Amino acid sequence: MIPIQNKKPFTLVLTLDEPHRKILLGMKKRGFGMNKYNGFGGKLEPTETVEEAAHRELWEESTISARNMKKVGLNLFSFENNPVAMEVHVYVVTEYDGTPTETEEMRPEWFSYDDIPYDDMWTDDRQWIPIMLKNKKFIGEFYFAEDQKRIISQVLEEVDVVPAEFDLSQRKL
Ligand SMILES: COc1nc(N)nc2c1ncn2[C@H]1C[C@H](O)[C@@H](COP(=O)(O)OP(=O)(O)OP(=O)(O)O)O1
Repeated sequence: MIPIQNKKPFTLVLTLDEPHRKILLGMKKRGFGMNKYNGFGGKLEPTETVEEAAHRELWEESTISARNMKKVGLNLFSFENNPVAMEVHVYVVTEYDGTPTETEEMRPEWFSYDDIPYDDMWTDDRQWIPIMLKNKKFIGEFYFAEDQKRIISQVLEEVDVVPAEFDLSQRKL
């Protein structure tokens, strides 16, 4: 089994324009995942719930305020030579206030569902985003090589209910 001693929670919000089949992504301008398109999200503040953090990060990184938010997935990302995994809680937003605007961390851009820039995204995204776009829920485990590109092993399952957190004792990798 892959050696994981602990995990740290993160949020990730994908905003969809369902009638026009478009997804809002942001080009990350700094930090972890720089120069990749991704949803909007990040770490939790000390007193926040995961969903509160998801709302705050979406606002801080894109200046839009979610009117609805649905939890659709949970991904556990681990990397060679790092015993702390990232537990990423994935949410979908379909209604919001405001206009997506560039911030110091992200440059928002809409993409057609048929033209998602997977080559400029995390390698795992082409696995679970299609499930999400079919309105299904999922749990994934992805173990990355140290180069943070190659996936050494993975498990991805559709589920009826997304658990509140990843139980490390139930890992499949
Ligand atoms: C490894 O694969 C990943 N794929 C995807 N799609 N997203 C990922 C992956 N690993 C991490 N993420 C997401 C989770 C978060 O939304 C961000 C990382 O958060 P960040 O480090 O930017 O957290 P912030 O709190 O915004 O950081 P600052 O303290 O710099 O503001 O990536």
